[in-house]
Amino acid sequence: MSRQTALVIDDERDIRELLTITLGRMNLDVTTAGSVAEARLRLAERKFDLCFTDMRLPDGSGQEIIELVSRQYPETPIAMITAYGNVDAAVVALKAGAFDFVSKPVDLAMLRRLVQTALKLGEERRSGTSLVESKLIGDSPAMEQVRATIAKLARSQAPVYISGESGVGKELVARQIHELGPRAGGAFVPVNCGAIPSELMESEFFGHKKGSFTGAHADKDGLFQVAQGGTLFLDEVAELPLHMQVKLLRVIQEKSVRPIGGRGEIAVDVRILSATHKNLARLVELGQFRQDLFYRVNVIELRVPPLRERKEDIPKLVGRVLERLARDSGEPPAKLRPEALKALLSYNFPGNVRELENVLERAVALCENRSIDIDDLRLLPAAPAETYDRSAMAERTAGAAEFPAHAPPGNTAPAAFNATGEMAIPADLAAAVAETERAAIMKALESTRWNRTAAAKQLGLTLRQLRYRLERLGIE
Ligand SMILES: Nc1ncnc2c1ncn2[C@@H]1O[C@H](COP(=O)(O)OP(=O)(O)OP(=O)(O)O)[C@@H](O)[C@H]1O
Repeated sequence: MSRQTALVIDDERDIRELLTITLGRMNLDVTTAGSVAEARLRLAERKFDLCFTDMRLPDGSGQEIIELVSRQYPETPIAMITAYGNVDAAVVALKAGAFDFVSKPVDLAMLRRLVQTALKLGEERRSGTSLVESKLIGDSPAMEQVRATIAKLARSQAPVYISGESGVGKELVARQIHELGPRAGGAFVPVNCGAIPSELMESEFFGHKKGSFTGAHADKDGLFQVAQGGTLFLDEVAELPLHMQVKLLRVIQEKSVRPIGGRGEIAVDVRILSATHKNLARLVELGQFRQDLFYRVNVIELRVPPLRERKEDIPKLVGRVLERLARDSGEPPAKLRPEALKALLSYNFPGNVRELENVLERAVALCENRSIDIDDLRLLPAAPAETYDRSAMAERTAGAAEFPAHAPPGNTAPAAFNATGEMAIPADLAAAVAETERAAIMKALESTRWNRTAAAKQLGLTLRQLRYRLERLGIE
């Protein structure tokens, strides 16, 4: 078999030589170019399995080359060589279509892993194996669009921020991005950032050495080490406390972690995907999420549309859920009566696909002769459209809790606003805040039919945090 080939584009001779020697040791046949013009010639002469380009070249920019390769040679993965810590350049390159970046001075272990990933990626692109059938159900235009974006993003190593309401399928989308990409052989590690106690976060993410604090009885790998070679999915990323946001930013930029009590840095090769049902940009404005981290995790945003924007998908989803429930129970699948399907099609699903699953599970338990009638669905009466805007709602709750003066008018804060919607100065601030909190919690509980786990998720709280609030507010 002929050797695989790489093109290295850099105007610094030292870098060209270093990469030629290192890649040569990995059994790659290396060609070099010192300018954009020369790179164009080399690319036209033959096909490469992998490219590296510097950003600043004497006759143009590496971005031009990235765009050219992405457009004309889409089977060739291209990585950018950046100056250490130049996050802006890395972001620009990833947006332009680079699959990853290498920081100078080049870390050889990191480079080796990057090359392996890139070569695997190229093979997949040529064989088309990444076009495997998606586990995401639905063929509405909105879902097709999501699927096409997933296929594109799976090929990149860029951090992706997945936005969308609670229960729309953000985690499923993250899994697909992982499974369809070159990291599929590595682990997919989902982390609910809201569920880790703040004081344990550093050890959970970066690991610790035995004896580094009371209770550290043995060395422990952090989530980054567990996800080595794979993907770390930061679910509910908005819940990260500010001190962790700083640490995470450092890890993402430097691609290395330092376990608590550890002496050295450990290089980590992990792709970061993140999600939240909250409006992260708004939280940046409110000072609750660091702008620099937002910029870093949000290199590319993928919005998963709510179920009410893709109602065509409901019949297929219903079919799959009923099949799954039948498999679990060992009984034949239940069937929906036509009126029941009609009711589902005109329902707005504030809790999205998760709510649809819950509705069907309950209906299967309630129905007679495995035939689901409209009454078995127990759908909530239609609520005002505003109720469905979970992100706005969560954000409003967060904003109201921290900055009552900024809370917009609405029925989530009856005590703090007068009839014309103007902010009234509350005579008792604590009581007004408690009232706002109570109203938001009640709304979430009602919309989830008192499913506390689902309500906690909608409110961006852990179950424990919600229980505590219920107790404090005396809600049974
Ligand atoms: N398109 C889909 N096809 C099949 N199942 C789906 C789809 N979208 C969502 N689901 C199912 O809906 C449920 C909720 O999905 P998921 O946990 O991915 O949502 P989420 O957006 O991450 O929710 P949250 O914001 O609450 O964490 C899961 O059981 C998932 O399998």
